[in-house]
Amino acid sequence: MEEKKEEPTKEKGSIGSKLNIFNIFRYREIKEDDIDDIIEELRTELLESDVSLEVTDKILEDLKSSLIGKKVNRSEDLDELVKKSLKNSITEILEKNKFERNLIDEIKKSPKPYVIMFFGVNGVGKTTTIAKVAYMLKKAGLKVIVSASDTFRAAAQEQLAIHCQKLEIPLVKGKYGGDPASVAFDAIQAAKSRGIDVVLIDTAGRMHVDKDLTEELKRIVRISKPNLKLLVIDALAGNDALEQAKYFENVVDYDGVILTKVDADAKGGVVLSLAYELKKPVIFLGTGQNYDDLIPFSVDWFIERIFS
Ligand SMILES: Nc1nc2c(ncn2[C@@H]2O[C@H](COP(=O)(O)OP(=O)(O)OP(=O)(O)O)[C@@H](O)[C@H]2O)c(=O)[nH]1
Repeated sequence: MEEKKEEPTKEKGSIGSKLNIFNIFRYREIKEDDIDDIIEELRTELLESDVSLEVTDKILEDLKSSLIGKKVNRSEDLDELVKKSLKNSITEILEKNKFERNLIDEIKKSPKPYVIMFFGVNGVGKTTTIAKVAYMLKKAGLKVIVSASDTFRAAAQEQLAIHCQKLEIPLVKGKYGGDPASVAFDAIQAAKSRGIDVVLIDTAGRMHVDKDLTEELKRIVRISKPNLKLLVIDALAGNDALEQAKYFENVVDYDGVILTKVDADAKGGVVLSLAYELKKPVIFLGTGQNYDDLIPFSVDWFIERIFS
């Protein structure tokens, strides 16, 4: 027969009951009212940092439900506690949707050529970003060729040509108004015959409504079979950047995002919306107009920026 263990009694005046009373004074349970004001303040801060309304609401609701009913030390500052929890939940969201691949290693291990395709709407900094990526890859000892597959805008090819000349990188151009997929195909063929490691494909700045350009983008993907598809978006575009990201998600299933112009006065909250809503990681950040103004995205960078 099992021996019955005697429960310690908490008689009045016993050490157990004194500890209980002590704990009642030491801890308190968080009530909705206690954190309502802090949550509202954070809502304003997140929205001002360009995190979308939907994502802001979702994150704060999750935060509230994880905190309400929790017993915390009375000496703890609730304001700090809520902010700390928010930082933790943002870190978790970003860590879960991180770009885990090491690009340089991946390129070196892949059969040649490794193809990277860039797209995004006009003026986000696509051409400049391609030049920055080309510079980064060249510095890592890789041979690069660029495909000027924006045959839609003549100036785009000229702009790329200037960058490529400065960086001493070959460029394959097409005829104005010509087939951009065949330019990409030619660049890949040239890379194969010349032992080039990476092909960077520029594409025309597609506007959301432009159906022809959208079909064209799909065709470039079919023909060039990129190893990596990158969407370029502009931190200054605010919530419009998220709309662009959603639109392109339906056209091309891209691997990640390069967020440009973070050196300008924008907090870049779209990073969080992209991770939470689309599960898309930001891979690089554009931090200026020079070739070396491209840095890998880090969760710490984002936390520091949002909470500074
Ligand atoms: N401050 C800053 N400016 C940038 C950055 N990236 C690009 N730019 C500038 O943004 C402007 C537009 O850049 P482009 O590279 O021409 O943009 P694009 O998307 O190729 O434009 P289209 O060819 O019209 O589609 C240029 O003046 C760039 O110098 C960045 O990270 N920071």
